[in-house]
Amino acid sequence: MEAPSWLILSIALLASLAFLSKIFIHRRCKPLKFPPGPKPWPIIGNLNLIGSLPHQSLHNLSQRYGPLMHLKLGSYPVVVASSPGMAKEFLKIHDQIFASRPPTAAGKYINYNFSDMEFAPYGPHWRQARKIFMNELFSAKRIGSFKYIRVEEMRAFVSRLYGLSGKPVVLVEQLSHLTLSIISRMVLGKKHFSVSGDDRIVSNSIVSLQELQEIINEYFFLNGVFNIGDWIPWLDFLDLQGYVQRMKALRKKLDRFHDHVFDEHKRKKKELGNDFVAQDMVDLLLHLADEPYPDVKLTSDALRGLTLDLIGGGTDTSAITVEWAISELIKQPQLIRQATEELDKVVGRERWVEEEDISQLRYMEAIMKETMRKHPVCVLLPPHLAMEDCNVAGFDIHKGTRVFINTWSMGRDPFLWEQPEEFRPERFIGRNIDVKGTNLELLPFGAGRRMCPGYNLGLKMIQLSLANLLHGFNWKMPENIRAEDLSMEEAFGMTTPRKFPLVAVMEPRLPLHLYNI
Ligand code: HEM
Repeated sequence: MEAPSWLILSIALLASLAFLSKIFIHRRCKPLKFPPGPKPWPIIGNLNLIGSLPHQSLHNLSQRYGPLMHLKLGSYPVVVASSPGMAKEFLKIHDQIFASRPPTAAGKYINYNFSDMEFAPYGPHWRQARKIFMNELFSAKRIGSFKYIRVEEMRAFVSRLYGLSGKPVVLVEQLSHLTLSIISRMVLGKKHFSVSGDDRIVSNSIVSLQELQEIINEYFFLNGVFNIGDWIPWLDFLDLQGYVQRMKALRKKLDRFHDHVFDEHKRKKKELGNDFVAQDMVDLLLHLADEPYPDVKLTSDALRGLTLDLIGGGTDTSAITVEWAISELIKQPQLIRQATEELDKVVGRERWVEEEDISQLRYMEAIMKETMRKHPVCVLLPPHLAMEDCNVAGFDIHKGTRVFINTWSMGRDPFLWEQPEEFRPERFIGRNIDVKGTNLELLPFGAGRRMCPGYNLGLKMIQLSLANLLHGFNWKMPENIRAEDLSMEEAFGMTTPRKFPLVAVMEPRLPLHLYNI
């Protein structure tokens, strides 16, 4: 016999009520517990609390709400970790759950639709990219095989600086020229840019050094911006700040550069046929793209995205760190004296510092760590994304929450560092704190699954250039500026450079024949 429809309807109604009350009772019995944080406004959430230097705004808020803080930025929940203990929760204990990245306009437009590694969501493409970086591009053997490039470019660098001695020099421009030259040769096989006034102009170059530097600066800026459309998606189409338009314009320039580089590499590969041997990282990527059974096919976008990771990751980061180091040292000449005493003892005055000397330069290492503590390149680690609901330190974190780790804040925590505002390399002497993600209080390269894959190369470039700058030159401020007046203001972006580039004057301190190459 068929049940009357009123009976079916009543049963369905009762079942729904039972289901809803179960949720209600469950929620009431076990209410969700979010980390403390400011009350959000409708639509904008807490965006009104984020100033032009977001890491500093978040640091100030964390002083009030604690080392794990919950905010709403636009439409999305955000948590901010500002202590080593909380960083450990996200980067070590629950590493896998937080190993993804949120989608952003920068990932879409200038990082080849998330086909690079840095912006790629956690998944098969990212895993394959990571494997390629760790096993192929950054193996100790591969990095070692490019040592001759670092040596040649370092010599050219000190020689260029010697030519500028006695004059005020914008240091970061020279440092970027050095790092870009090293990375371009390792990744692209040659520099692919021309330098005005340089008689060793690279044949067949497509951009000038200045244009390439401008492209990289714009790339870093746009990757780091707080784009409103990323946080309030229904406003995305308005592009209120004009950033998406700038990203599209930059993408055209990047495409032109990549077309040139890849066409040249493919032509060479075809010409050489079976005799082809990979000479640079783009060669290696092209070779891997031809593998018959890859885990995930390396598309043309992936090749471009990964190449961009290599060029972007390797240039600005090291140049900015060394510029901060010299800015701090020039304010305290006694620290420079201590560093040069060590250099004279270990290296002597008859040659330049080599990579093999680095392990003996303890004070130099301490200067680098102290710079990374006070001026981490990534003041906020690039955002991580929760892929599942998770309980962190007793608090509920929902799937889809964005996670920021505030390394700048940790570097200024008086419970971790005595007088943190002071630049004191000595604090690292005799303390076993490394920068490779073991000690969570110092995280210049991040930690866990998404940790920087290029840290080894980054460390070599920073230590070698810093050591040679101090070994080869005496440093002072230009005549009309006092070191104590040197501004230490920051500019925000994907990396955090000085707001006002350092201008300094150098004089050679080694025998003059060493500067001529
Ligand atoms: C001073 C030098 C460098 C610093 C301070 C630095 C810092 C960082 C940081 C903080 C991260 C993010 C970690 C996280 O999300 O938890 C990162 C990721 C990354 N870095 Fe570096 N880096 C440096 C050099 C390099 C170099 C030389 C390369 C390559 C040539 C590179 C390529 C990358 C890439 C591809 C990622 C993304 C990794 C991923 O999302 O899986 N970096 N880096």
